Amino acid sequence: MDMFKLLTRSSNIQKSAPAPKKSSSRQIPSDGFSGHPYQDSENGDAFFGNEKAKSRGTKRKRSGVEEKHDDELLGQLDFFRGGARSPVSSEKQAMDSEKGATTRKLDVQDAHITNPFIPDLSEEEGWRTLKRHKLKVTVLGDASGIQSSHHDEQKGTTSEPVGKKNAHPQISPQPLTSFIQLRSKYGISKKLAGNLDAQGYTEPSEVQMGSLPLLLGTDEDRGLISRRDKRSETEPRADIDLLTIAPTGSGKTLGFLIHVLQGLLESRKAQRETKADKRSEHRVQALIIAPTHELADQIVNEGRKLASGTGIKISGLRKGMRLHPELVGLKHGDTTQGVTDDTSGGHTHDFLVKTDIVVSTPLLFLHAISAKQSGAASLPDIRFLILDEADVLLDPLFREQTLGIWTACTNASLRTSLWSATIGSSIESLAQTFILDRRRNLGLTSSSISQHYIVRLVVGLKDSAIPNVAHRLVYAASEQGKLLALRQLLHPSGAPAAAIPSLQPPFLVFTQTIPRAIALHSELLYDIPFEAGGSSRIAVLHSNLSDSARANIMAGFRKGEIWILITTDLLSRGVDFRGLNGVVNYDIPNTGASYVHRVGRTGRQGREGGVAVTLYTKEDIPYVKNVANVIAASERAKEKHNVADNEGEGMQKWLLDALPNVSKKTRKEMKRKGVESRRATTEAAGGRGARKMRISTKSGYDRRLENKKKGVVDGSRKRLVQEEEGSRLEDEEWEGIDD
Ligand SMILES: Nc1ncnc2c1ncn2[C@@H]1O[C@H](COP(=O)(O)OP(=O)(O)OP(=O)(O)O)[C@@H](O)[C@H]1O
Repeated sequence: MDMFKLLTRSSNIQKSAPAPKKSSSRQIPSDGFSGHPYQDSENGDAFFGNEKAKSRGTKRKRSGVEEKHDDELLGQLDFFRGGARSPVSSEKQAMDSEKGATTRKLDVQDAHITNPFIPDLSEEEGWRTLKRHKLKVTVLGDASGIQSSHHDEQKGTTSEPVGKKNAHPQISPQPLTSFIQLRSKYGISKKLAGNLDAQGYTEPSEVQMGSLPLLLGTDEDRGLISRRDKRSETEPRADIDLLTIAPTGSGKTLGFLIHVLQGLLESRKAQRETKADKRSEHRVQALIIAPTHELADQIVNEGRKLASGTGIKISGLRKGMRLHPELVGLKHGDTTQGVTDDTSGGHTHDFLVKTDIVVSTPLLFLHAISAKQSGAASLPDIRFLILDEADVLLDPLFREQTLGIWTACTNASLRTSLWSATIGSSIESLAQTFILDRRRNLGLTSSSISQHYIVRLVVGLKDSAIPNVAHRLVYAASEQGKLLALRQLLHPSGAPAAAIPSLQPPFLVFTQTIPRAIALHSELLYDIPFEAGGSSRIAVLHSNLSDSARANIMAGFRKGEIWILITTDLLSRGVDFRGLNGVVNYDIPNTGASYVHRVGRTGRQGREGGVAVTLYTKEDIPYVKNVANVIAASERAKEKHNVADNEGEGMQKWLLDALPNVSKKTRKEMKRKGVESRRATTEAAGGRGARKMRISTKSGYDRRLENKKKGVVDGSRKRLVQEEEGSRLEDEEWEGIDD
């Protein structure tokens, strides 16, 4: 596997690209780059410490040599670019990907010649493999018809409990142990298999090991029927709606993309075989909903790489775009013909061109299909609905929109799958109820078409933070304390503070609100030395920025041009920055789940070395136990995994015991609004509390300049007063000490 490919989400590395030299390992700081990117760790000088004059000179007269010096530095600090390649245009990347896919496709075929068949695991081995990888598959809701084999964990044997009905039986799908099986056992398209290989994916991750057999396999492979009850080929497979709960960075995206792409390729093949109307090609048949544009863009990008050369098109919706009713088979109310409303509000809209898969946020999608017609919209062509970060999509903020879209998907054989690192029990039962109600409303009974099951796959410890990240909960007392602590992270060679761990850029900084993110950005704007790129190295990203500004900042951060990105929970979900060294929760997250997702931006795919620093103040104490509990659970998992803890890292027991429990009511309020006083600073500015929580909106540099000026003015004023006082005393006659 080409590790460099795995470290660059959006760059395609050609096979022919020169292998990275050993000495270039510093290109990715967490790959052993022990120094600070702009500070000499030993003497605390700027990275260019001894070169200061030289680099200043560079600015004045940009000689070739000095320019090279700059470029070398940039090369070293290009965290996300990876390998020896420089960033290229997206078209070129797409072309390279096509080429790469074609060359590597042969390798995949070769692999099948030399290793055409990987035998299935026996039922016992299957159970053991699932257990070893901490995969638990359960049938929720109505599990009638499941001839569940029951695994006796103590004895390690499988028996079939006669006459004993388990409400939620655990099943044992045949684990996917190699991607080769995708082709040899599940018959995925050659092109898709080739693209997977070209992207450097060889071994399935745990979530893929469990989910792909459930999504692609026969009922036997899925463990829904015993191997002994082999069904005839013509019998339809059971329909499965899948809930997958797997850690952050575990590869869920690939899991659902492979399933959708293969599903569409199969139906296209069937259409061609039956010589169905060609016009039905490139109708939207799959819908992937994600909570943010950033995540949607990332899914489109990954999807395009996997779909390259297959003829399947995947597109992201943009603001103001419409989906032509014909493209989605859209109908409104009783209207049998989809009617275009391309001038709503006096605006003309861009229509999305032919595509098979649409990726969108819920609101954009609803806008894209909205029309003047009254009556509920229906999208009978959609056969795959993916809810990525499903718990957010079903949270009150997006719930109505998401359920609206889901209701509109009226196809009888719609496959829905929900994916997240955290799906709480209330969201799980909401989804379960909705799935059953929807089927009832559409008149679908399990026997009317085929058997239907709701299956839940849990990977690892449910709703917990990944164990390969070092968690630090740091008490900073006040807002000023937090600012100091953050500056310690930016300038680790300054006055030492034992509690502050070392964290090298690139990292993300999360705040509670947009105004706080903006204010913190202004405060830190000049904290990175000019010689190391200055203010261009630090940026702020939030939902009030335009789409293009957001995309540019994301691209800058991925390329390593931006080192510190201040943001809100907008970036806490799903986005994959492979070289990220850590996360700073400048403001504590509103919920335990939010903590899991924020810190999950680092340590992805089991990468070691990620650090999560959470700063808290006196005002946060009533709420911080939420976070402390998640950290404690992750530490316990670490102990189980025998992962060594560094000194000072983690959650001390005394602190966990000392922190007040958070009541259900407070937890609810906190989830809705965050720390109230922190909101007050922005919404109803004023008051002592508000001042205490304020982040100065002036940059530290400007304030220091101002303070300096003020100091000079005050100083000269003082001197003047002293001089006047002195001359007055000189003028006055000595009168001796009063009795
Ligand atoms: N089988 C695999 N082998 C190696 N790397 C993989 C594999 N599958 C996925 N990855 C890589 O793992 C990283 C994380 O994947 P992905 O973004 O899908 O995680 P996720 O589970 O969706 O995380 P989150 O919950 O944060 O959204 C990506 O960079 C992806 O390319």
